[in-house]
Amino acid sequence: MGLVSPKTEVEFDLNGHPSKDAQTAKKVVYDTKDLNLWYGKDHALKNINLSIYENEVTAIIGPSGCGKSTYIKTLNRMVQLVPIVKISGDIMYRGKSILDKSYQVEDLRTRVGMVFQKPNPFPKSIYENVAYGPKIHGIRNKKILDEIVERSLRGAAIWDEVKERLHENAYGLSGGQQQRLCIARCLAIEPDVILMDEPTSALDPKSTLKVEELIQELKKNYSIIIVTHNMQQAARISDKTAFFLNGEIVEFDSTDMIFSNPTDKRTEDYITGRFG
Ligand SMILES: Nc1ncnc2c1ncn2[C@@H]1O[C@H](COP(=O)(O)OP(=O)(O)OP(=O)(O)O)[C@@H](O)[C@H]1O
Repeated sequence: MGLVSPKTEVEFDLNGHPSKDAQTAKKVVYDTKDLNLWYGKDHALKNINLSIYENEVTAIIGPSGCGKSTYIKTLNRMVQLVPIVKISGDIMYRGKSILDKSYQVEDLRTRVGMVFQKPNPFPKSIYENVAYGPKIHGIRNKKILDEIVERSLRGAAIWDEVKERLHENAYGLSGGQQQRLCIARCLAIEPDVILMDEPTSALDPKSTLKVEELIQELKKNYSIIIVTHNMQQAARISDKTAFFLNGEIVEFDSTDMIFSNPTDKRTEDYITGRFG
C-alpha cells in the first residue's frame, strides 16, 4: 500500500502528511515523502510517507527484513554509507530536505543521535565516552566538560551508579549500564532527535525496564524513533506506531489505535502473533 492510513482527517491529509491543523498543534520533526530505497535491485523501502512529531515516541514495528532499520538509517543518512543504495522521494527534517546535496550531513549528525542494538561504548573511561562528542565539537574547558558529563549521565539515569568510577573503563559496566552510557553519550551532543534501533534487544528484563522508563522521561525533551521487535514494548512506550511489511507501511496511527483497533487485517494478524 505505501500510504499511511488517514484515519483522522484532522491529523492527516489524503497522502498521509500532516494537515495544517495538526502541524500547528504539534510540530513535525521529520516528514518523509514518497520515499523509495533500493539496495542494488532489492527494493527495500516502497513509497514511504510518514511524519514524526516532536516530543513523541514513534515506534517502528514489523517482521524481520521489512525495512525498519533501513528506514531509521535514512533519517540520519547513515544508509547512504552503503555504496549500492539508491533513493528517490524526500525526507524533510525541520522543514529542510536532508537528501538535498547542499545539506551538510555533519549538521544532521549533531542534531540526530543514534543508539544501536548492541551497546557500543568506546574502549575508554566512562567519562571519556561522554566527553568525546563535546570534545570533537571543540569544547576543551574541563569545568564545562565535567558539567556536560554529569548532566548527560543524569539524563540517562546512570549517574548514581557510575559517579564514583567515572575514570574506569566503560567495558566494566553491565550491558544495561553500557546501553544507558551510550544514551548519555548521545545526550552529550544535545541532540534534537534520538534514533534507537532495537535498543533493548540485547538486555535482560530489568535493564530493559530501566531503558523503557528512561525513554518515557527523555521524550519530554527529545523526539524519539524506536525500532522494536517487541510489540509489548511498542505498546508500553510509544505514542505512535508504524507497522512495516515488505518495505511498505501498512498502517501508521496512534499506538492505542494500532493495538486496539487496527484498520488493516495484516496489522491485526501481526500484533496478534499470527505471523512474524
Ligand atoms: N547493507 C545492505 N545491503 C544489501 N541489502 C540490505 C542491506 N541492509 C539491509 N538489506 C536488505 O534490505 C531489506 C530490509 O532490511 P532491514 O535490515 O532494513 O530490515 P529490518 O526490518 O530492520 O530487519 P530486522 O528486524 O531483521 O533487523 C532486507 O531484504 C535486507 O536483506
